[in-house]
Amino acid sequence: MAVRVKICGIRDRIGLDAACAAGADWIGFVFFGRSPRHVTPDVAGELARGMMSAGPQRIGLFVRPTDDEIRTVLDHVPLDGLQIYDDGPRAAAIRARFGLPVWQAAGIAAAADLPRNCAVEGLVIESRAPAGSDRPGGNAHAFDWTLTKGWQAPVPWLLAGGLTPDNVQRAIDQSGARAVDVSSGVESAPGVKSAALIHAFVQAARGAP
Ligand SMILES: O=C(O)c1ccccc1N[C@@H]1O[C@H](COP(=O)(O)O)[C@@H](O)[C@H]1O
Repeated sequence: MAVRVKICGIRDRIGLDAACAAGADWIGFVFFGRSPRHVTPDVAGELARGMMSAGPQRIGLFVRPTDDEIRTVLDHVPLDGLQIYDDGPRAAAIRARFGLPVWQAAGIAAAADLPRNCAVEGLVIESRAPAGSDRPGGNAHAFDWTLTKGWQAPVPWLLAGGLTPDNVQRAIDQSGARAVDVSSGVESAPGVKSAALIHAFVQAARGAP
């Protein structure tokens, strides 16, 4: 089966239309105020409601959110899943509370960091944030992709962190990932998605020349 692709940090029609046209499997909206990709529930809601039902699934990204924050977003934005930066028990509680599939993000620096069990639907395996960053992801920072090669993943997972059109095929080969997630690597400036880079990334991930 083709490698599946998530384009994260969608904030406008240019990025959304490019991700849909390229055949992305998921798009992500970032509801974290310290991200250059932060989007308001109103804007995300308008974008999400304009999407075709056959298009990518819509994932909402939250960093240590309260239930009220998630509820406010869900009141405005039709989402198909939640990407959560928090610990395992909290991610499982969010899944139970809102009844949506949850992907828990895990920052990896060594093989010992790879989760052995999981109470949610998926994992986003990405590099641990570099020192000095004020956000746990979206840092254009890669980790050693060979760490995941022999890992027995407890649930389906996505590879993320520092992926670009130029390195994504090598990252897939080295990691064994069957799904990838990108934000910075398809932007012309922080928070500004490039239609050409989105197209190139999806093509490269799927093995097209
Ligand atoms: O994109 C962000 O700004 C962001 C902010 C806070 C947490 C996660 C964020 N993005 C996620 O980080 C990874 C990798 O991003 P990048 O390609 O290295 O920029 C990916 O899962 C994004 O969804």
